[in-house]
Amino acid sequence: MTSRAATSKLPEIPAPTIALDEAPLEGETTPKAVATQTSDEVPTFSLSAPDEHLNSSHLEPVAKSSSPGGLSARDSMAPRPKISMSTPSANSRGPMPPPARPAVPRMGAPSVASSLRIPSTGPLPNRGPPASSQQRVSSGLAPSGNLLTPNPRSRIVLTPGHSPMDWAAKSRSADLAGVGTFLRVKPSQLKQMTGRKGKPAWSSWQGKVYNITPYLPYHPGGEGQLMRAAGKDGEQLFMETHPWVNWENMLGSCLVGVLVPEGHGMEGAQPSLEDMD
Ligand code: HEM
Repeated sequence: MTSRAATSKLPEIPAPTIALDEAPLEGETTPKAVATQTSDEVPTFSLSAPDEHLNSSHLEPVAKSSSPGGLSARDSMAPRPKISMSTPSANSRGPMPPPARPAVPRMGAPSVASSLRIPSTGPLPNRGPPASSQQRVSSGLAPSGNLLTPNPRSRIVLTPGHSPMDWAAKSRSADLAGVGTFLRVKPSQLKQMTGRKGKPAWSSWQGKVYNITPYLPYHPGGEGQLMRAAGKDGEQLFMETHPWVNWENMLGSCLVGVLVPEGHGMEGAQPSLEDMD
C-alpha cells in the first residue's frame, strides 16, 4: 500500500518546486536549491530508472533480502546509489585504474600527493649546527670502539674501545689528572708539558689546566690535532674547531689545577711537578 503511494509521488516529483523544497529542508543548506534548475532534467532520467525498479521490485527486494522487513527504509535507499554507481564502476573495473595512476606520479610536481611527499633527492632539513657531530653520532650509535660514520671533515677512525662513550665511562670512573692534588701551574711549567720526552700533555682552558694525555686516543679529531694544544692554552684552537664541544665536562676528571701568573709561588704544586719528571 505505502509503496504505491511512494511511486505515485515519484511522477509528481518532476515539478521542480515541490521536490526541491523538501530536499533543502532535509539537507543542510538552501544554496543547494540552485541545483534545482539542473535537477529538472536529472530527476526525470534518474527517477525513471529507479522508478522502474521501485515499481516492479520495491516489494521484492524487501521480501528477498529479509522477510522481517525491518530494513525496508535502508533497502529503499540502497538501490538508488547502486543504480548510479553501477554503470560507471562496471566500466571502470577493468582498464581504468591502471592507466590513470601511473601517469600522475610520473609527472610528479603538480599533484597534491607530490607536495606531501618527502623529497628523496633534495637535502634534508637541518637538525643542528654540528651536522657531522661526532658527539651526536656517538650518543646512540657508537656504544663500542669503531665509529660507523665516514669522515666528512678531519675526523679519524678511533681504535676499538676508544669511542666517545668509552671515554665517558672511563672519565667517570677515575681521576685522570695524574697528580695527587690540584696544582698551581705557571705558564713556564705548562709549556714543558708537551706530551714528549716522557712528560704528560697539559693544556689550559679558561685558566684551568688539564691533562689531555688520557684523552689522546679518544679524540675524534686525532691525537695530532689534540697535541697542537699541548703545553699551552688550547682555548683558541679548540674554539676554532668545535665550539659546541664542552671541554669542561669531557675533561673534568683530567683537571690538574689552575694557571697562575709566572711570579706566583708554587708551594704545594712544586713537589708534584718535580715528581712527575
Ligand atoms: C682538549 C680538549 C678537546 C676536546 C675535549 C676535544 C673534543 C673533540 C670532540 C668531541 C670532537 C668531535 C666533535 C664533533 O664531531 O662534533 C672533536 C673533533 C675534532 N677536534 Fe677536538 N677536542 C679538543 C681539542 C682539540 C684541539 C686543541 C684541536 C686542535 C685543532 C682539535 C681538533 C679537532 C678536530 C680537527 C676534530 C675533527 C673535526 C670535527 O669533527 O669537528 N680538538 N674534538
